[in-house]
Amino acid sequence: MITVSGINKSFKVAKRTAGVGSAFKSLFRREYTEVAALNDITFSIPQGEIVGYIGPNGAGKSTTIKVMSGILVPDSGICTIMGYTPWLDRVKYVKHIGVVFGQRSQLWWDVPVIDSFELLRDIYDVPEAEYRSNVALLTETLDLGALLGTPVRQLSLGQRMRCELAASLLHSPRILFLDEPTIGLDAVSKLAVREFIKVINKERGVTVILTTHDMNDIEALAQRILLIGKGRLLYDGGVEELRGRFAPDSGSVRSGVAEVEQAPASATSIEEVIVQMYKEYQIT
Ligand SMILES: Nc1ncnc2c1ncn2[C@@H]1O[C@H](COP(=O)(O)OP(=O)(O)OP(=O)(O)O)[C@@H](O)[C@H]1O
Repeated sequence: MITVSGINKSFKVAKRTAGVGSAFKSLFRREYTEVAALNDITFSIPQGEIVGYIGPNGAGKSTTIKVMSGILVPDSGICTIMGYTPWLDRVKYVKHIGVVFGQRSQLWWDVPVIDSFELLRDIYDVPEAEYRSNVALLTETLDLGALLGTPVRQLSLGQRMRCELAASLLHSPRILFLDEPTIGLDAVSKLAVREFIKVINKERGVTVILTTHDMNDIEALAQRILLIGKGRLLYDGGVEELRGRFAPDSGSVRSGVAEVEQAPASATSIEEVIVQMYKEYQIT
């Protein structure tokens, strides 16, 4: 369903040094450096899987999601999702995907949530019956009843995130990209969002690609983990396998994906395992 092969993406960033003199100089002669955000990223994801995409700050997670959702064009490589190349077939492709960026809103700030939903219905050309049944289901499962008439700017972060999730699913997408969907949420909202992701995956077969720094999200949801560090994909495998391989008290370092020796994982938290993994790959 999703094939990503040899994707590379660099950003050109203006070099800046501190001081008024150098700011003045840069007015006349700008120097640039290249940041390699993605380096030969390759993986595939079958339909119906929930994949946790993890890595430290600046690793390349959001850049990958942006490429996969058609927002960014890579420098090279192939990405085929449901038969589409996201950045080339954007208009047709976006009807099949939902995207939530935890730090950005797809809702209109000053209007009631339901008005944003109706705008999205028109943008995605969702048939009326499908729209109504989706709004009813999403309102019930995400407990949006009291929020629909409220302007987005008056919502708390957790309330807004629940509305963002609903907004991303109004057109019944087959794939959901979630970039830090639980950022800043309280414990109750986190549980609600996690539960909801599980339900739409199970009942509607929606494929979910989830980036997060909250390892409890990963433990609760992901069947598989992709680890990215400094733009490179370093690990692709199951959560339990990861625990076995990177448990901090396991003694030896097992860096190769091919090695399968299992260490006693005992009660090591997933957080500790991830920290150990970052250390061993030297990506923090
Ligand atoms: N528009 C941009 N212009 C220049 N550099 C960028 C741009 N977007 C991302 N980068 C750089 O690309 C690299 C990867 O960034 P990205 O946002 O994908 O990381 P991330 O893994 O999502 O990080 P975080 O966990 O902090 O959100 C970083 O070095 C970042 O500074």
